[in-house]
Amino acid sequence: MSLVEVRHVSCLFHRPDGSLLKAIDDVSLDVPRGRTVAVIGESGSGKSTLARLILGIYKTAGGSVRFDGVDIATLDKQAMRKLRARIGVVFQEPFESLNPRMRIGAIIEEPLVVHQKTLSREARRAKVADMLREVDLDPILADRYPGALSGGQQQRIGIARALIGEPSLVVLDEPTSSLDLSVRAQVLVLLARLQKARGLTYLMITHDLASVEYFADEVLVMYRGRIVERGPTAEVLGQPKEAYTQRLLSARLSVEV
Ligand SMILES: Nc1ncnc2c1ncn2[C@@H]1O[C@H](COP(=O)(O)OP(=O)(O)OP(=O)(O)O)[C@@H](O)[C@H]1O
Repeated sequence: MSLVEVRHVSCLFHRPDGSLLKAIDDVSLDVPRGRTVAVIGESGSGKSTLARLILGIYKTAGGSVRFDGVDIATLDKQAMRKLRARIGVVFQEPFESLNPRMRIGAIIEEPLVVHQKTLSREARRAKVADMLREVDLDPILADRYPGALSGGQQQRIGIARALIGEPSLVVLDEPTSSLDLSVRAQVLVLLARLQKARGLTYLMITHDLASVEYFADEVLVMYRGRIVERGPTAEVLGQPKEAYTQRLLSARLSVEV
């Protein structure tokens, strides 16, 4: 059984004119334990909506999302909160997702304050220091504010906060798009190392095909709310079958040349 099993899921939004937009249309996918599944597709294809359905933020208009065998639609508020503790999220814009008025230690500690209420303050502090070391940052940074850090360091803080509660699944929402190329590579290497060390399962949403190539096991290509192609990374990126995937990949080539 995969950690995440999405079956025939759809999601509808009301357009301002009153008509309905099918942002996700009959999507099924598996995210196997310990693996990385990437979702690619142009802007507006439904990647973030799909992630929000898996996180239980949006309700499905049909179909089911199972996490570790449990249909998340059957969970009450408390059970849902417990489940959310098992999912970490790394956001695209590290700075925007880090409260500039909070010290770094408090930012990383927050999920423990919410989900592990029995932990003492000292135990939380020790965990934060360990976590900072694990993302290659000096524990002394716990007393500083995020504004003083570089983009790459801020993203490491975002990763530390996502992992401190020891989640099973980590949703990586464009984790490297706002970073310079050299920093991007370092963050990808870090994410790969953490995955191996902690046995993490990654669902990665991205425009950055280099990061997909680097560590996704499987790629799903979304177009207008549907998955139009899927398969092992080397196959989808190397010999794309669908015209849409071919266009998506050739758009990247023309930008890189
Ligand atoms: N809360 C919402 N209310 C109404 N429409 C929405 C909402 N969220 C997303 N949409 C619409 O659903 C479609 C899919 O959007 P989504 O953000 O999932 O795409 P995406 O592939 O993640 O795009 P991007 O790469 O730009 O983040 C779009 O047409 C978008 O305008």
